[in-house]
Amino acid sequence: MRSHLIPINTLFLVILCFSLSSIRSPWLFLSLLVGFSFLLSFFFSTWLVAGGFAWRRFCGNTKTAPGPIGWPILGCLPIMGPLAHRKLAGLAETHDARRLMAVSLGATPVIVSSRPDTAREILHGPAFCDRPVKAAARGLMFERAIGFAPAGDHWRHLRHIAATNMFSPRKVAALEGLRRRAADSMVGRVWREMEEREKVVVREVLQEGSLETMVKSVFGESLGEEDRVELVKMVKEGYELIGKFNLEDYFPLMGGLLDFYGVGRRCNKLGDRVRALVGKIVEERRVKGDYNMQHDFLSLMLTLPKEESLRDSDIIAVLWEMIFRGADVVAVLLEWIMARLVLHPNIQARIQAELDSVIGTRPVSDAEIPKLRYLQAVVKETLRMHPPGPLLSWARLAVCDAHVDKFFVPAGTTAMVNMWAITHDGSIWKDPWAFRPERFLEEDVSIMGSDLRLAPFGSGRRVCPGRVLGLTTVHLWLARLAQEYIWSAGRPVQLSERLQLSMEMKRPLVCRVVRRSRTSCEVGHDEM
Ligand code: HEM
Repeated sequence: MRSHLIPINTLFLVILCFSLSSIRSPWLFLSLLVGFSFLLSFFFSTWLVAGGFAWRRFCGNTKTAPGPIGWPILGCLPIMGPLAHRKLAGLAETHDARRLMAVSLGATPVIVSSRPDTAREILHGPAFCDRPVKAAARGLMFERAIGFAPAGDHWRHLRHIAATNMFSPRKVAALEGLRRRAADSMVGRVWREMEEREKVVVREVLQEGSLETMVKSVFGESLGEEDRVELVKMVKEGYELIGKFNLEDYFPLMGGLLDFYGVGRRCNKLGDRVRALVGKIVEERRVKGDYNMQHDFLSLMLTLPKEESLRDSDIIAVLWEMIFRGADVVAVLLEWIMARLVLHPNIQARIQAELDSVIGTRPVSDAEIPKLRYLQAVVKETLRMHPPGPLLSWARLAVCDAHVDKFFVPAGTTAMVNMWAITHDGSIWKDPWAFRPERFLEEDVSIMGSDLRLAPFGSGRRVCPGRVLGLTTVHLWLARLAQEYIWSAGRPVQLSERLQLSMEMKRPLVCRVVRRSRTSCEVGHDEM
């Protein structure tokens, strides 16, 4: 890469000579020439290195990954936009750097893996167990919750509590009634929308169903209406803020000076409101003390054995994170699945035929999902084509110097896995651009993190702890929505993407439905 310096420097020197030729004094001319060429060499040698500006200190003595030079100072930031996963995949292709690519995002050195084996090195590597914390995440208290806590004792303790108390198969099963009532409620709302507006904006139905269910899973069904409404409002505001671009995240040494849109400030304010409201709910529940026999996360937290118990501020952070993280991603994934059902009526009909033959007219239950092989294949194929976290949602951070694929990775580097690039790689998947759920009937690929060809929930020690809950919910709700209605497009379906907190459909899905046949379940419309 440094070989580029010579021709480019020469070119600039020639241009300089022309512009300086108007100067009459030869000594002044010479000293200006030397000065300028020194400055230019310095400028270019800090920029024209593989990976760009942020990699300038590491090139030369060590072997670093190939990658684009990008812009001076800003690196590849200006070209990222809302389709960063696609941009990064394109750059990796151009620079023959799919195994590992070095990129600069502002002053932050970044590596990106677009191959399963280097992805495994990152996701399972002890050096990459932390996460880079963005200003918004800090303001919203996520640093004390599971997602962004540094990989020390506190984080391990939280993961243990989550695994044994919130996401164990027994606890997930205990919340089935809640999920089923939410499904009834969504089925009812879909019909009402059809009657009143002659169309269904699927995202509105799914987001509300998912958010309400998560709030009730976390705080129980006895939560007051006023608190519930306020919480939902705050979650929505948080989604808006966390998806905003904040220059400060890429120039950490500049502190809050670069927060032009006030994202950090607004997150801090929202964080204060969350602390006040959730703190009040925790305190009220403690005073009431009616948490025995309840399965909501708050009751579980308050009944932890003394040696495992958490401070109130940590309980608040964890509960808030669960609602925030759990609700969005389930709704996003289901919207993509429904879009696929509308675009491929034959696939929709096959799911419905399977439901009819395996379940009949009863509303489906969690226990019956393993029998629905085709429905599960459709969910997997959607996760492959439209992974909600195409860059695995939250990146990893190198806590010490490390090597990936024999390339040097300095401490402080942000490490990303481009799962979208892996799941669209023609050397890994046959016909990667075709939506073909049958591929998962032909080969059973695990999506839980052991097979890095398709790991939409991540892998390694920081793998998604909510993956069983998330998948159980998606399977159940998809089955109910497909049991009840035949779905068709209310306006042309566009599969364009937008990467916010998750990768969602850029243009919300609008459908029309007709009832398939009355099932034996009477839908309880107002139960939620
Ligand atoms: C379809 C559903 C879901 C998808 C696709 C998904 C995806 C992901 C991904 C890609 C990661 C990063 C993993 C890594 O770095 O290796 C993650 C982490 C996480 N997810 Fe999920 N997730 C889903 C559902 C949920 C649910 C329902 C919850 C909670 C209620 C949840 C809570 C979390 C948390 C707390 C982390 C951070 C784990 C850590 O850093 O230790 N997720 N998720």
